[in-house]
Amino acid sequence: SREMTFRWLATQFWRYRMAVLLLTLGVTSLDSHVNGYNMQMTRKISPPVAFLKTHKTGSSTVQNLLFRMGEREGATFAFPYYTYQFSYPDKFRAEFVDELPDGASQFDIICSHMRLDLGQLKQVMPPNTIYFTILRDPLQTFESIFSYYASTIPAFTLAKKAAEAAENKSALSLFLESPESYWDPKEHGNGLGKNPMSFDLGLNSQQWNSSWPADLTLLEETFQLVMIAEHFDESLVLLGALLKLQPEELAYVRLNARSTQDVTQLDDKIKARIRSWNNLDVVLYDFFVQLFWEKAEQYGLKRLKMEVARLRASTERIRQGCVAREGVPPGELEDLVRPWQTDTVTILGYQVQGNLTQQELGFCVRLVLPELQYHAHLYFQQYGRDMRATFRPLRLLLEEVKDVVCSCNCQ
Ligand SMILES: Nc1ncnc2c1ncn2[C@@H]1O[C@H](COP(=O)(O)OS(=O)(=O)O)[C@@H](OP(=O)(O)O)[C@H]1O
Repeated sequence: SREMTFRWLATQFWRYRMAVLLLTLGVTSLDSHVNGYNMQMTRKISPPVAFLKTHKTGSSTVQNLLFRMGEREGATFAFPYYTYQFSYPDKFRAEFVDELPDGASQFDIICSHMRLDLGQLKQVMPPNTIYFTILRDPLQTFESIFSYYASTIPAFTLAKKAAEAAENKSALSLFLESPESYWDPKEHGNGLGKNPMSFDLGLNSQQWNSSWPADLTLLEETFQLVMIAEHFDESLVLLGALLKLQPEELAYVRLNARSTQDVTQLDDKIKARIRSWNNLDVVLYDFFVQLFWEKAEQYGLKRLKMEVARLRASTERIRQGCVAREGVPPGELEDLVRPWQTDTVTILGYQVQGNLTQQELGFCVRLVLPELQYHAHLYFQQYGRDMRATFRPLRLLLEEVKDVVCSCNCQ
């Protein structure tokens, strides 16, 4: 929670920067021209969407696209009551969602980190909601999670400490030699330490049990699309068809990427160990990859190839118009566009072009805007106040209630 508080404090700063740069520019509707490309957007009401934001799978890139879509369309976001995620790693509950803002009749988009509970999520979102998520090869997902959360996930922290004492052994290889000796299943913060994607999907991620097949079937029936990070552009085309988005509305830059120096090359032994430790994620991933290609075939493989080419061409044009430099280390980035860092990895960002009109700048900044900054901005836009910091201790809440009651009745 200390990390969360820091993150939140940081977002307060972003909010003010956003307010100066974006809100006063009046670019909340993105009628922009990016380097001659006509981005005239007509307001359309998309069906409501629930995007399950899994960890370290490319999900921030997808979320950014939804943030832009929602902002363009004036959608109402279901935001967490506290901070930018739904009391993670607790299982999602409807009460974690902030109130419906004045004048709104339903939530249109939910896309912040949560551990899924479908029944609870369905209480929040309208019945015609489109559910989708993204999965990534469990090898890359786990390697990314391990390095990003080496100081946050207790099991990984233990391995990191052990590695500091052992010579010539990386924390990752030490952990994988005997994961059970570092990983305590009862430790609340260890959820992402084993089968992280299954954990995010609300499945039993500790071991296979008899409810797994039925749980998988329910996910298959509920999720209209499970994107695959290794086929990101193909996934986007299918998403575009589902949400009726034009290729230029699907333009993106790869967000939240680590510096290549922080990416561990995996040899065959380590790969086998990651697969065995994350065997449920392997099952999950293989299942949905197969389903993905079935959906792709239904869409038409030739048509898919054509649409991917169209998407890449328009995305390239937009990137060239917006991005001056990619893969920029945090020290060289403005606060506004600097991604959140952890003490174990360097996350790279983007510098936008300097010669843009104000309209273009509004569009391009949003394209490269990291999760926390965009979240804080949209929250402020929706509620006219800042995101709440963190859970308030019950004692403080009770004192507040007492104050309110007393100011009415206590004279
Ligand atoms: N478009 C696309 N295709 C494939 N992979 C992508 C894409 N966008 C982001 N990434 C990679 O996803 C990792 C970040 O994932 P998330 O944004 O889900 O992380 S987070 O949980 O929200 O912190 C991070 O992986 P690592 O660099 O291996 O850490 C990103 O590089």
